[in-house]
Amino acid sequence: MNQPIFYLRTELPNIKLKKMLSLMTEWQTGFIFQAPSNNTIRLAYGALAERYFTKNEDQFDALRSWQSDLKAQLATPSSTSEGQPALVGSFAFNPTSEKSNVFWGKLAQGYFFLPKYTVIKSGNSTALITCSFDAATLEEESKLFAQKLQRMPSCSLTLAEHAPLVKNDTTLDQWAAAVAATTAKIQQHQLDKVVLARSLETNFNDVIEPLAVWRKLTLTQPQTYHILLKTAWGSFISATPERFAKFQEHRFQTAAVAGTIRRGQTRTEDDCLGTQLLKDHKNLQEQNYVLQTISNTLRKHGLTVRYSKHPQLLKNPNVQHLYTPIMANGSFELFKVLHDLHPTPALGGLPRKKALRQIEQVEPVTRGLFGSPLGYFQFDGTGELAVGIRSALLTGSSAHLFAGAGIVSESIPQQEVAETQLKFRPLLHVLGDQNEEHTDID
Ligand SMILES: C=C(O[C@@H]1C=C(C(=O)O)C=C[C@H]1O)C(=O)O
Repeated sequence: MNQPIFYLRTELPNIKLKKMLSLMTEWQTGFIFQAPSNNTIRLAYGALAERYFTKNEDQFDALRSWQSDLKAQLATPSSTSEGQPALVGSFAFNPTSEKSNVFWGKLAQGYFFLPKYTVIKSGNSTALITCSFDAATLEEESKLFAQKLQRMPSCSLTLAEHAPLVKNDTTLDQWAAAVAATTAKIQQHQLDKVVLARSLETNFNDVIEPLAVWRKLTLTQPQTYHILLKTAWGSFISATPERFAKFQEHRFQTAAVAGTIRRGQTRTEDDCLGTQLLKDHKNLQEQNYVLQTISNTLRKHGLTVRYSKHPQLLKNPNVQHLYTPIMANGSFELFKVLHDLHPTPALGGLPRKKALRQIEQVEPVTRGLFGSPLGYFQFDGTGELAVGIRSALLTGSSAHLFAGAGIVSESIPQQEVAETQLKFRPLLHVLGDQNEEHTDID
């Protein structure tokens, strides 16, 4: 399989996003990536080549080697980084998990693909990148795709009117008990922090259109990432506020996001809650574990790390978090850094191995892609990954939503349950839940 890969970049006239989304409904495999406060949207249609990871595989090294093989096959001289194709997809949270992952289908261990077509919409300019094994048909394929895109009806993508969605929260009590047991272990100094997740199954009377969910998330969660990985096995969707990595030569950016409180009803109440979070010992501890672990890992890789001493607030419509952007400079081996960072204590815990063991033992859910780095890698070594939280797996007429919370010695199960309920809300709201519980946490 060492065929040359050709690609062609063309400029397209201004095309409505709605048309781009409508066209993706026709493709079984697709990917959309939009970063917070960034008007660039990357949309990928179809897989020219793909890579499913397997159990126990070193997924970062597997991607490194696959990317390097593909790069050797690229027969088009590289131009600017905007003109390049990229590998898109998601890693898995824990490739060594022994839990049943039937529910995730082939996505369970992570999946990346090289798109057949990529549309990059940035402000008023739109580019199309077409990849092909056949140099002779490349131009024609690109032309046909562009025509099809322009001729798409710009029908609005809506979610079917659902009968009230049915929520199946069968593991709630088990999860609360797991939080209590884990807190006890932390109090006995067996561990410092463990992030425990749970899932909420919701069922509809009609098939859920992932592209309509994605579109609604862009409108209701404007400051987060908006990411969709669409496959034959289901669609993983995330409106995460958390960057895992943005990288280019000699520069690596990440963030420590942990510690959560609700938003206030009024500006004054909201400020008050924010100030409370900034001073709260439990939440500061949760966040500091993340900050210290990430920065130590980056330093271990020879990078010079910079961040401000005090966390800021990262506000989304339902929650606010403690947040420290981290900037690192120097030369580094990308896939080794990613390997050593994942999972950070924002999703795993501390010490990492013990926390992962605890998660494996007590969590009533198989994480699959939840909490994993997902995003894109360009062939010039640049790219961006987010942490796949505030996310769901959409399969047919069901949605499995995921949410976790950091457990430390001062954790109280009811408060952690309330925190996960808040974290379910963005997706529940978009899916049309009329009965969102208004649970408050302080
Ligand atoms: C695990 C999640 O979120 C993570 C845990 C947080 C916390 O414990 O306060 C906050 C942000 C995320 O790093 C989630 O949203 O599911």
